[in-house]
Formats: sequence, structure tokens, C-alpha cells
Amino acid sequence: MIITIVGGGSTFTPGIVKSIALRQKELEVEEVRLFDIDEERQYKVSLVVDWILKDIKSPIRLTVTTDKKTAYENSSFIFAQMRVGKYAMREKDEKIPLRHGCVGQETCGCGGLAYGLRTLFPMIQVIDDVEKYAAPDHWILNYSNPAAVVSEACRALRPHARIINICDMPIAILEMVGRCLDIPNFTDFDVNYFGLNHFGWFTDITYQGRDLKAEITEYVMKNKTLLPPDVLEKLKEHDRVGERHLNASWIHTWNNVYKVLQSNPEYLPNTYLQYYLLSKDVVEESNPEYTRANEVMDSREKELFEGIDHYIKTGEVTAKAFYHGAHGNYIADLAMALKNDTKKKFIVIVQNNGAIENIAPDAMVEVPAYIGKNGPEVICQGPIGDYYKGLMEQQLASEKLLVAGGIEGSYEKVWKAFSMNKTVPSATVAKAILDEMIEANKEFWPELR
Ligand SMILES: NC(=O)c1ccc[n+]([C@@H]2O[C@H](COP(=O)([O-])OP(=O)(O)OC[C@H]3O[C@@H](n4cnc5c(N)ncnc54)[C@H](O)[C@@H]3O)[C@@H](O)[C@H]2O)c1
Ligand SMILES: O=P(O)(O)OC[C@H]1O[C@H](O[C@H]2[C@H](O)[C@@H](O)[C@@H](O)O[C@@H]2CO)[C@H](O)[C@@H](O)[C@@H]1O
Ligand SMILES: [Mn+2]
Repeated sequence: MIITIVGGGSTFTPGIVKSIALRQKELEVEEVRLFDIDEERQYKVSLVVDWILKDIKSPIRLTVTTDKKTAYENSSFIFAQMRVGKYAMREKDEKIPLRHGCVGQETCGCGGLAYGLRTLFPMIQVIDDVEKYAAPDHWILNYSNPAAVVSEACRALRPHARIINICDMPIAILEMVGRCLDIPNFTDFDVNYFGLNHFGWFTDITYQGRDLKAEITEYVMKNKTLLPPDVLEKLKEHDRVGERHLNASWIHTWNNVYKVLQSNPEYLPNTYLQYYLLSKDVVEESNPEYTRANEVMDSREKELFEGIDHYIKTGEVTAKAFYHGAHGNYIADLAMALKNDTKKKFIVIVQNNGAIENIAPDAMVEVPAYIGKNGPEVICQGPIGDYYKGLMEQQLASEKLLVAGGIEGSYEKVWKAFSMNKTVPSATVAKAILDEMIEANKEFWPELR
């Protein structure tokens, strides 16, 4: 059994490989292959990956390559996590809209649409290369963002591809819920959820007869945040070591759950809804000169590559240099469910086909599904209220217009996608942002006429 990681040079690769290695027996994995287009970055990351495998005495063989055939031949699982244009382009996705007074975020609003136009065709290329070389019953598990746009492009251009698009935000929220309520077994929570990627709501969270949605709503209303007590303590003490959600922007995000929940206490919101429901506040509280891309480059990326340089010099690796946790566990557990036909419940991004009764059948939605060897068996979430339907349909139309515009090379459709996004106040602002984005993305975007 071979697992290939596309975007082998990603900051998340060491954590994902550790999650795979810890499930080596259940996955029966013999080889992990890293594939990237940036040879030097991937080589450096592979040194830590190699160290992890040796450290836990894993029998898994490691292959590092920039050659597609070597990467995909006979592979059973392809974990994709590429960032087209890397952090340099993420910075532009965030800063260009902010200069025009709009939300600057890598997956939401104009930034997300821009990142989507960069990623759409490279993702289709991955699907085609995998289909050419990999095992016939392979699965592509895709984390590459923006997952909403990427999944719509896959649906439109490669509807039969063996791909499941996923996001770790819902499981990360459940982890926080568990920490707030002092229940460590967050992967066993039973949930119902509906929405689009980075645009959804938990309608139920239960565990051993407890209504955790009610408990967490009360917790957030009382504490004005979804940060758990131990993190709140660390905040007071300024002891931020080993807590990856203590970057200023994540603290802001967890605190904004309170503001979003105040505006609608019916369901627990995905954190990303802040960008659509609190757009004005988010813009006013952003620093257009220092965004999340800068924060990541100054923390996660810097720590990893400094850690690697230290390893090269001294032979020592500190686990702190890389993150291992819910992100890698989620994708590895999903592969395990597919391989071993466990029918465990996961939240995934799939074509609606009635899962949300009053949303179009061709929408790519995020909902729970039982995962077995034949893929996701979606759990129907019934009809949704007008508030959710209205919000989702506007966002969906924006994402669909973007993908159609990218495929057809239509400036008009892409402009419409930007101008109808809830984060943008006017068509003229949308055009100004779009024109700047076209210039910034010359190297990556399809030509728009
Ligand atoms: N879906 C989710 O919930 C979720 C969660 C975390 C991260 N992500 C995504 O995972 C990806 C990696 O994130 P990161 O912060 O570690 O980025 P990163 O920049 O550290 O790594 C991305 C890697 O992708 C490579 N790459 C770019 N284009 C490629 C291509 N065409 N083929 C192969 N490799 C290519 C880059 O060279 C780089 O090494 C991003 O898309 C990010 O948004 C998604
Ligand atoms: O700003 P970043 O690059 O740190 O994170 C952006 C990603 O945020 C979500 O994933 C988080 C997750 O929430 C967190 O708990 C942990 O597992 O790390 C993940 C990556 O930081 C989101 O789901 C992703 O789509 C974003 O890429
Ligand atoms: Mn996500």
C-alpha cells in the first residue's frame, strides 16, 4: 500500500506523515511518497519526515520525488495539500482586498476567489496524472484550498474522479468544544452539520446522552469566546509555548464565534462565517500591512525551516518545530475508513443530491457522511431555514460563477463572482480588486477576456 502526498514541501507534511505512521498497521502502508514542484523545499521537509519515521521505528519506506510517474505509480491514496503560488501569493490574496476596504482572507471573499482561480487547473492536472498512473481503485483525499472552489471545479470538469475534498475546521472546532467542556474524546462526538466549505453550522453535537451544542452555546455566551480554560489561563500568563492557536489572528477568530453566535444562537457556526457575517468588523480589526500570511511565515513556516536547519547542523529535532494533531489524524482516519470499510462518520464536501433538501442538487456542500470502501454515504440534513438558504445560495452562486468564468476565460463572469460576494459592497469595488488581482496573478490565472 502506497500513499502519495502532493505538496510534499508543505508545513503540514511532517504532521500528516506522523499520523500515517501511527496507523501503519491498520493502513497496511509500506511506502510514503512525497511529490512537489519545489524540489529544494520538499527535500528540506523530507529530512524531518525521515527523522520522524526513524524516531518511531516505522517500517515505512520514504520516496521523495518531483517526477509524476514515480510519485503516483500504483499509489492507493493520494493526499493533496498544495498551495499554488505559496505564501507570497497568499499575502497578496489577503492584502489586495484589504486595500479596497474588503475582507482579506485566503479562502473567503475575493482572496479565496483569487486563490481558487490559481488552484482550479493544477488540481485537475493532479486528477489526470493520478488517473494515468495510480492504482485503479485509488482515492484522492484533497485538503488543497480553497476547497469550496476546488470541489466545484472537480465536479464541473472531472465528475467521475475518485476524489473526496475535506476540511479540518469542523474537527478543529469539535476539539475546542471538547477542551472547553473538558471531554477529550472529541472524535467520538455525534454531530449534524450543513453548509458549504468554510460556510456551515453544527445543528447538533451530542456525546453519551449529553447535549453538547446547548452546553457549548452556554459556555460561549458566558465566556465570550470558544477558547478553552487552559488556553485562557495561558493567555493571562503570556505562556504561548506549544499552543498553535495562540497566534493573535486565531485568538481573534475564536473570540468572534461569540459575536456570530450572538447574532444567531440557533446553531454553532463555523469560525469562517465571521468573514461574511462580521465583514465590517473584521476589516476594521485587520492590519493591512501584516496579515495572517505574515503571521504564518513568521511562525509555523519559520519554526519548521529553522528546526530543519538546526537538525542539519546538530542532528537534533525538537517536536515543537512541526505540528502533529487533528489535521493529520483526520485525513489518515478518513483513509482508514475507506480502506477498512468502517462506515465511521466524517464531515466531507460532496455533491448535494438532496442531502440538503432545499439546496440545488448540483451544489458542492459540506455534510456528514458514513465512509466505507465505496466512498461517502451522505447523511441527509433535511430542509434548512431561509436565513441559511439565502446566505448559502449567494455564496454558492459566487463560487460557481468563478469556476465557470475560469473555465470559459470570462472576465464578466469572474467580475460577477467578485461583485456578488457578500464581503464586497459594490460592483465598482469588485472591479478594482479584480483588476489588481489579474495583474498579481499573471503567472497563475487563465486569461480572462
Ligand atoms: N482543507 C483544509 O481544511 C486545510 C487545512 C490546512 C491546510 N490546508 C491547505 O493545505 C495546503 C498546504 O498548506 P501550507 O500552509 O502547508 O502550504 P505550504 O506553502 O507550506 O505548502 C504547499 C506546498 O505545495 C507545493 N505546490 C504548489 N503548487 C504545487 C503543484 N502544482 N503541485 C505540487 N505541489 C505544489 C508548494 O511547492 C509547497 O511546497 C494549502 O492549500 C492550505 O490551504 C487545507
Ligand atoms: O492560517 P493557517 O494557515 O494557520 O490556517 C488556515 C487553515 O485553517 C483551518 O485549519 C486549521 C485548523 O483550524 C487548526 O485547528 C489546525 O488543525 O490547523 C489547521 C491549519 O492551520 C482551515 O480548515 C484550513 O482550510 C485553512 O487552510
Ligand atoms: Mn478548511
